[in-house]
Amino acid sequence: MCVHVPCPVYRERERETEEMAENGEFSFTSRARSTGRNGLPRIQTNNNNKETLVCHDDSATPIKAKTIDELHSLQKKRSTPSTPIKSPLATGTAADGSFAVISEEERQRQQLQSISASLASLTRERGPKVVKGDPATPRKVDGQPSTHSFHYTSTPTFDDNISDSALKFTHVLYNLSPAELYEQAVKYEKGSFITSSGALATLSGAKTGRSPRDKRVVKDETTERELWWGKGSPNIEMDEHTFLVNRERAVDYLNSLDKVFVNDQFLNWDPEHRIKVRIVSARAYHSLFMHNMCIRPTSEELEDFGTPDFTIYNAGQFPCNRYTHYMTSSTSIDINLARKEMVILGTQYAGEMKKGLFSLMHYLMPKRQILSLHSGCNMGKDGDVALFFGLSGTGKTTLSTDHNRYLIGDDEHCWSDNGVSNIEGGCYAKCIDLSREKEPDIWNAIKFGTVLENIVFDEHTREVDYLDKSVTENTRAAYPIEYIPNAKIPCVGPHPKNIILLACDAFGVLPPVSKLSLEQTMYHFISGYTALVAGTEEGVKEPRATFSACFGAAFIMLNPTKYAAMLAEKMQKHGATGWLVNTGWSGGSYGSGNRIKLAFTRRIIDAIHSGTLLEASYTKTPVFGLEIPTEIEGVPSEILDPENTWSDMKAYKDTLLKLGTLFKKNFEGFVNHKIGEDNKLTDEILAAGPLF
Ligand SMILES: Nc1ncnc2c1ncn2[C@@H]1O[C@H](COP(=O)(O)OP(=O)(O)OP(=O)(O)O)[C@@H](O)[C@H]1O
Ligand SMILES: O=C([O-])CC(=O)C(=O)O
Ligand SMILES: [Ca+2]
Ligand SMILES: [Mn+2]
Repeated sequence: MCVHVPCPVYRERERETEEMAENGEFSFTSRARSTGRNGLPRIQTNNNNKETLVCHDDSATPIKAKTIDELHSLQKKRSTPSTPIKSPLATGTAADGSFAVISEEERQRQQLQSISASLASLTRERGPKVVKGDPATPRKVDGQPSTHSFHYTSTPTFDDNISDSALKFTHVLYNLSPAELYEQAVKYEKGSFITSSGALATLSGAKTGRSPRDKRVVKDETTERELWWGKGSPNIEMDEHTFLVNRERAVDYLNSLDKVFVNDQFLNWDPEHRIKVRIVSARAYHSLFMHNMCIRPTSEELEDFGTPDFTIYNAGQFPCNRYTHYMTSSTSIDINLARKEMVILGTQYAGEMKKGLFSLMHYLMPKRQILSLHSGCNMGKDGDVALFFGLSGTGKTTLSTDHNRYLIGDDEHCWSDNGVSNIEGGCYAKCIDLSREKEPDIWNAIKFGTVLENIVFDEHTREVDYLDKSVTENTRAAYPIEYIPNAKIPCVGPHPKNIILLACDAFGVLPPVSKLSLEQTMYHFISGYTALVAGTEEGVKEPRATFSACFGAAFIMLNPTKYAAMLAEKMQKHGATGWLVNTGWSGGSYGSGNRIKLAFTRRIIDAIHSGTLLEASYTKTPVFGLEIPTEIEGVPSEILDPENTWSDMKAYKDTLLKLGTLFKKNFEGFVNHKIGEDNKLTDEILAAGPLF
């Protein structure tokens, strides 16, 4: 430290600081380095050596950089160099059949060729010219291809003014790290901020939820035969040509940008049935969201990635053309199973990518006799696995995230002959009204790396207000699953023991918990009931019943009875028990009753996991014929039968019948479908519904 008083430069600065202090603008430095004017003694040295009159640079080691640019270049070292890899694609396959070793340069070339092919127009013969790296970062000229600057075609001249698509380069930001994506988002995307806990706050634009009425699937000879079409189906048809029109629109849009983000990742933790996906997007927000939500490849896995099994083109900022056939709004989310592609136009809501891939899995997995499920999943210390089914907002994420159990996943799973596996690498939690006390693990997961969508924060402290619905009620946090301390990695487990169906019944007539027979489980699985109140709409007082087959009709591809038959077979084979848990209202409908306390629901779930609820004594309810326990530890017994909690008995009975009628009416759509080999199971399932 340079503390010698006689240093002239120092003296000069000291005077300035003091002057500033006198102007009342700055005082800390002047007080700390007081000259005695305000009473504090000056630091004295007794060294009168002539040399000390010069203020030395006190660094012992010589400076390595001569310019600021050089200094900055010292700050970043190249990522761990990848080792030469084996590739069956390399031309020089040895005569003995062993794979040739390819250079890092060759591997990079192949990778860029693959990305270039993804981004190619289907009608033009050439291009795009793809180059890796941020256009804003000066390129190295030492000829060293680093992962962040390697050109596929000839060396380009970088000129921001060139926008002609035939001349410009498409800059690719490939599998960036969360830190790099934060920088991109904060620098270039309006509405991106770092919150006080380190999460990245983002805005998804005009759409803050999915757009199921704009989700289209290409109908060709195969899909016409295989998929579920018509009433109740989520698959809105479009033809191949229209898909190509939208694909071209998306690809042209993406290639017109300064840069695009490319994520190469995996779906499904079951190594035998892993799917390789590529996501091309325009926003760092989208890239970080998918980084968190899909399975993140290791660097070796990435080197061997090759051609993806499925590609998403997310051009969400750009609308579809309303003159295009089939288009009914500015938004279109289009899936083409034959081409293994999905195109997003006119919505930036990131959940479209997540659930679009889920739809894909609902097609691919049943073809391999694997059941795909909209469910959460966790496992006890003894290896007992539970699945949590339920529509949006019913508690899959909240209840599968349990400090006493291992989290396998919160939303999308596969059930194969090997057991269960998570499809994803992350969780997507609702955050409205989130509190540290009630959901500590989710709260703590909202840290550096987590994407926080559409939340409101204090402009100065960046403290998030989870109660604030100003942007939307559907505020969300997307984080890697390992942010939950007791996540089970790899996210796989044995066959489930308990199948928990969650319904948030805002009518308040379903019991907090009922034990189900296999037929009842199937009946409620096919019905897929929940009733919520539209929290944001003015004047909506009546609960609105929703029936969504398999607790996820928006994502299934085949007729619901196909999934139901597989579930029945698996539950029977592995002896799983079905439960119906109402996470909604008690003591009256929305407006007069209250939502069942999360703490009580957790005790109910604990009793299911521990096996004590299976041993409890039961009574049967009228209308729905549900078996309800008389006692559960930690839960007031009087709430177990909803009849006890309503003060107006007539209102209770009317509401119960009203809900029973809605169930019956919904099930009419399924009575003509056979479930399983013969009609026996179908008849039994029909008889397991409400009787009155
Ligand atoms: N008794 C209860 N049981 C479960 N959740 C409750 C209960 N009371 C209130 N909640 C709240 O309900 C919400 C449940 O949302 P959650 O994120 O678990 O939905 P989800 O089923 O995972 O939906 P999605 O498929 O949309 O992600 C949470 O905000 C939770 O705090
Ligand atoms: O996909 C989404 O937007 C959120 C979700 O998990 C669901 O709705 O099931
Ligand atoms: Ca969830
Ligand atoms: Mn979901």
